[in-house]
Formats: sequence, C-alpha cells, structure tokens
Amino acid sequence: MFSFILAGAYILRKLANITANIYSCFFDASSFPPQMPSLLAGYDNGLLFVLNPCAFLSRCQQQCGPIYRVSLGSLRLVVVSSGDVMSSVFSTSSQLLRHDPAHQEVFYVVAGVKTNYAYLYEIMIRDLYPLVDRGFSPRSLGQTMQTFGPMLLSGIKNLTRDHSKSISLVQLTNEPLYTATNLIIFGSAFPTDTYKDFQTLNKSIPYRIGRTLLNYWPSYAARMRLLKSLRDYLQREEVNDSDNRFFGVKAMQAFKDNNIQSLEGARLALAFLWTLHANTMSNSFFSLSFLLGDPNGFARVRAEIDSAVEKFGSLEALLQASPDELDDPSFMLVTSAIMETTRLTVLHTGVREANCDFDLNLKDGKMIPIKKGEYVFGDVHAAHTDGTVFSDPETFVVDRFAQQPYRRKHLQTDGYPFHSFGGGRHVCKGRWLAVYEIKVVLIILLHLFDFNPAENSVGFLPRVHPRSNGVMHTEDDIFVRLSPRQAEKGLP
Ligand code: HEM
Repeated sequence: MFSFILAGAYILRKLANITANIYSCFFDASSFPPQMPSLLAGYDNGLLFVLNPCAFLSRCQQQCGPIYRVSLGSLRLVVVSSGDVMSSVFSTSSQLLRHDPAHQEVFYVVAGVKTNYAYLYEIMIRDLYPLVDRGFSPRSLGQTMQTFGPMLLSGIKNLTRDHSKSISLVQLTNEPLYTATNLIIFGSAFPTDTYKDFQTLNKSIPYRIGRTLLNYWPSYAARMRLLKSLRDYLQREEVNDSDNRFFGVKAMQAFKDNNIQSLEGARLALAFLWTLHANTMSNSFFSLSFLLGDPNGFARVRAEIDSAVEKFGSLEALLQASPDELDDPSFMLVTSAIMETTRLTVLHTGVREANCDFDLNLKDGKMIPIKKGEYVFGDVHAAHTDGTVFSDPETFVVDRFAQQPYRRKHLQTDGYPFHSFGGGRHVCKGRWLAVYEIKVVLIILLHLFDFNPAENSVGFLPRVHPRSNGVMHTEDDIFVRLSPRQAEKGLP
C-alpha cells in the first residue's frame, strides 16, 4: 500500500513537471501581468493547485515572475508575491476589493454555512470583530487573559503526568492551549471535551478547501458533534462565571440580541472558534518542532527563559505576569523564534475579489489592471522566502528578528516586508493574543522538560502536508519522550 502511494506521488510529480515544460512553450511574457498558460481552460491548473498549492504557485512564479494571472477552473486569480504589492492590496478600499469571499469560504468549509451567509457575516463584522479588536489589543490583553498562564501550566501538568509514555507534540502544544483559551474566553461552561473533534475537522480543512475530501465521514461527524456542543453551550440561560469576562458575556449577548441561539449561532461560533485557534495551534506546534530541530537555537531560547524565570523568582510567578511584562527585551529571542515560525508557516493571505475594473497602483508608479470578478491572492510564502530580502530564506533562523533594538508593542519584524498577519484595515485582530499565547507555551515547555525523540519517531522535523493552504499543516505528528528537568520546580 505504502509503495503504491509513493509511486502515485512520484507519477504526479513527474506529470506536473512535464505539464510545466509543455506550458512554457505557450507562455506569453509580453502582457502584464503575464498569464500562466492552460490547455484545459484552467481546470488543469486548478487540479495542480489543489494537489499541492505551494509547489504549483512556486512553479508559476518561476515561469511568470512575482505578479501573474492564473485561472484555476472558473476562478481567475491575480497572484502577487512581492511585499510592496501586497501592502497595496491590503490598503485598497473594500469598494474596489471585497474581503468577504474569504470569510464566506471559512464559513462554508469550516462550519458548513450554506444559506443566510450575508446575515452571519454582518454579525461577525459588526458585533464580534470589534470585541476581538478591543479585548485582544495590547492595552486590554492583560485583563482579558489574566489567568491564562496558571491555567495553561495546570493543563500541561495534567497531560504530562506519566513520563513513561511518549507523547504527541501536536497534542502537547495544542490541547492545553485550546482548553485554557476557551475556558478564559468563554467561561467554565464551555465544552472543553471538543478538542479531538476540533482537530479532526481542522486536519480536513485543506481537503475541504480543495473540495477533495474523500473520507468525508470523520470530518463530518466531528463537525456535527462540535455544532451540537456549541449549540448546547449557547442555549444556556445564564452566563455563570463568565459574567465578568469581557468576551464570553458580550459574545453571548450578541448572539442573543441577534436571536441566533440555534444551529446558525453554533455555526457562527464554530467559524469564530476556528479563527481563534487554527493558526495559533499550527504556529505553536511548528515553533517547538523548529526549535527542537535546531539544538543551538533551542539552547539559546531556553537559557533566555531560564534567566527570566530566575528574575521573576519562579515559573509560577512569571506565569502570573501580564502580557505587557512578557513584551520585554528579556524575551527577545523567544519572540523572534515565534515571528520566524510565523514567517515560514503562513503561506497565503489577502484573498480579495474585485468589485469592478480598476488599476491597482504600485509604489514604483506601475499599475496592475484588475478586472471585475478576478481574485487577488497574496503568495506570502513566496514573499517571505525571497532571497533578496531574507538571507538563507528557507531556514529557521532563531534570532532573525532579534537583531534590532527591542520595541514594545511592535511585532519585532520592522524593516522586513512581513505579511503573516495581513495588513491594513483587515489586519489580524488576534495577533497580540497569538504571540502572547505561544510565548507562554514555549516558556512552560522549555523550562520544564528535556525532549527526546520517541523510539518510533522520525526525528524532530515534520514533513509539510502537500495540501497545506493558508498556513502550513504537518503531515506527521512527532512523538517525544519528556524528562522533567527539575522536579522541585512544580512537576507532580
Ligand atoms: C499565529 C496566529 C495567527 C495568524 C498567523 C493569523 C493570520 C491572520 C491573517 C493573515 C489575517 C488577514 C487575512 C486577510 O487579510 O485576508 C487575519 C485576520 C484575522 N484574524 Fe488572525 N491570525 C492568527 C491568530 C488569530 C487569533 C488568535 C485571533 C483571535 C480571534 C485572530 C483573529 C483574526 C480576525 C478576527 C481576523 C479578521 C480581521 C478582519 O477581517 O478585519 N487571529 N489573521
């Protein structure tokens, strides 16, 4: 069976190369942006994109340059992969480039929304996003996430009680994070036993985006169970202990005001839950695996963490600290490691649909003629692996973003074209939360444990899932054996 899959993958790769060679004969470089050729009205390109979006876009870029048109079946895309052009896309008004098709896709592939989409989108934009923007801003993050550190520590301790067994790195970096975040944001009535279903659904998302989910049942059943749990949660009359929590209570109020305590409300909540967790979990996993694959970087980040713990007096005291206190030069390297992981793992963003024909003006005075109905698509991976901007671009360089003086309330990527959190009006509203959460995960895990690959594990660096779309997904889990570093530092 395994050799059959390998042979299949080999044949597909060969076919993709042959197709690329044939297409290069039809390539017309005189138009701007150049059009990626297709022999089958875009459906051939659509198939190659679905099978491996990154590899396909990389081939297109080699052939066409940093800005080009490509048809994927009936979808017409203008792909941009240079930092300046992406900034122009982010700052273009929504009258010209609509942002909602990307949301519609998330509603559909994640939560199964097929009708009433415009109404749900309006509630999301009008009632939920401003809450996220305010509650997770650097100013209020401390209040919102007050008990996050201790809760996460307790979750990690629970999961790692038995050191005789190997443990999944995906679970270690994700489950306690999922649970602690949900309890804080939505209160103790939130159904935290939903982690496995959330992961099953999340793993199937690249296939759902490509409309190629063959083994449909596990993902479908996981989504139905999630919707049921969220529906029960939303139908509670009282809000309990989340009364004094900014998000849980206000979000519930928004649901009630809009009279969506039914299945529709659960679908909206599921789309939100996915936004809250999917990218952060991917980053949390890859941050640790990149560090484990770079022993020198790992040792340096750990030394930084250990000395911060010493400064605070204990790990528990550090975990009581506010996000502001962790936004400090004494965490410069761990912050750089997180930003470097985000540079490498965010693949595409800035999907927008043109409302009308217009010219997208670029900084160098050039313009891209965009036609009504075309989609603009940001190939962030290409921009972030541009060797003229980033030295050794494919490699995880732990201190890449630790070279300049530390600036609080900045993402530490100044001076680089950095688009992993989008930009302009629709910049990621959860970026401060994500960086803070991943920092706390790394602080706890690196301070408490030594990591050894489990007997049957392939090592520390996982293969990237070929279908990864939007952000990197891992093809493999990694299994590790943990040994506590210092039993007296709070391990059971
Ligand atoms: C490492 C983790 C994360 C990454 C890489 C990330 C990335 C992004 C990107 C690239 C966008 C812009 C998409 C576009 O312009 O089309 C975005 C938007 C958004 N993100 Fe994040 N995100 C992360 C975590 C979070 C978290 C934890 C939240 C919390 C709820 C969040 C909430 C949002 C929201 C609400 C938007 C939409 C903003 C709008 O349309 O106005 N994100 N994110």
